[in-house]
Amino acid sequence: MSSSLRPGVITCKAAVAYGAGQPLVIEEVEVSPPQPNEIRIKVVCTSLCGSDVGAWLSQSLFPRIFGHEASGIVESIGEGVTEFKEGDHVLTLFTGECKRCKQCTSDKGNACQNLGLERRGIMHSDQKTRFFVRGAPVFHFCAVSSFSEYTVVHTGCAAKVDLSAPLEKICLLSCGIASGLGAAWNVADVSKGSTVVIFGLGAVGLAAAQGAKLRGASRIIGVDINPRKAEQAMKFGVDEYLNPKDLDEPISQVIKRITEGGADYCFECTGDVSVVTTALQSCCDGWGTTVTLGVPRGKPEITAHYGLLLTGRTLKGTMFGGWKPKSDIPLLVYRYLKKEILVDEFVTHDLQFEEINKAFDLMKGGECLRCVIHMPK
Ligand SMILES: NC(=O)c1ccc[n+]([C@@H]2O[C@H](COP(=O)([O-])OP(=O)(O)OC[C@H]3O[C@@H](n4cnc5c(N)ncnc54)[C@H](O)[C@@H]3O)[C@@H](O)[C@H]2O)c1
Ligand SMILES: [Zn+2]
Ligand SMILES: [Zn+2]
Repeated sequence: MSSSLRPGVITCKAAVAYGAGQPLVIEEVEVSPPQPNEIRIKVVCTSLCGSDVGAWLSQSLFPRIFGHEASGIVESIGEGVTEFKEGDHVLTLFTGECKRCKQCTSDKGNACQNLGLERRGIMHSDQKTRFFVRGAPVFHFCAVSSFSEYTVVHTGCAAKVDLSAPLEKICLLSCGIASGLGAAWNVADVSKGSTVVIFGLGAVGLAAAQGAKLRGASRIIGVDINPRKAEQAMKFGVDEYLNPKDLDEPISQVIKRITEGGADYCFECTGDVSVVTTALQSCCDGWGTTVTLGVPRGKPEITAHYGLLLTGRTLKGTMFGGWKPKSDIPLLVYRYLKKEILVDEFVTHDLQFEEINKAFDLMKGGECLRCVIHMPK
């Protein structure tokens, strides 16, 4: 890091994406000081989520700094900030919590109307960016952009966490694992003795499996087209593995047969929209519930026979597993510290920041669950 001529600006390294699917370029970037109600964070660790890979492959907003699953230390605070101070440990939040809007004040949802998912690559407060390369603005990702040594976030998009929690592990609670656990607990509300099917055995799907297991599900079937995902799935509560490619009949028919009419709960954690319909078909009549989490990379439309709903099934979608991000995530960190939930086990690779493109290759190739990227000290 070095200081620049403009007051408060930091010059540091960031991994900049210049085009869909193109390797990131590690560049010197200027990071503006935090504006009112913002904080600047020194990123310590950032893991690579399926959503970073999906957006990098399919979106068109460039140049851009991706990364949204991260832990860090507050470096400086903007005007009016009282709840954070320099040195606080934080997790970034890709969807924030203002604590004032209709969503934040209801216990029914978490889609904050002021600090919700930011798709335009800018900050919520002034629709500008805080990153510049050679004087030109660089877009943010989900108002987090953690593939940078320093980043600026709104105070509503960061959660203060216990200083004793290992930042190189809990970064995973900033998106993927929390989303999967919350899908099972808050959204599906999985009941004891139920049968569950997880489509997609990445970190999100396996966190949903872990959540279902902790709720006492008696049978958890994991489905993935990548056979390498089968073995580690058992650690997180998956009892049986099915690969649709190995079957002579549609996977939903197989599931209906082996579960005597369909599962109680299905979780779609693939990002392949056609799997939403398959999951709905794999649920039982009457009360079968499908929760979809995947972020589509192609046309975001599903088709399903409405008879699937008339027979009593429910289809739900969720962002961040229904958690109130700022309020609930510190409690999840606490549950991890008490060893109530697995987090370390999801980390299959640790890489240095300079190796960030390798992390993308590993995720793209289906070779890892979570790759933790360690920023320079
Ligand atoms: N809703 C949310 O809040 C939220 C949060 C985090 C991630 N996500 C999304 O959830 C999805 C999973 O994220 P992840 O980080 O675990 O990604 P991942 O890439 O590690 O895992 C996805 C898994 O799905 C499998 N898969 C792909 N197509 C399939 C198909 N047709 N049938 C069966 N399996 C298939 C892949 O082999 C892979 O194992 C992504 O779409 C991601 O963008 C959503
Ligand atoms: Zn709000
Ligand atoms: Zn994510």
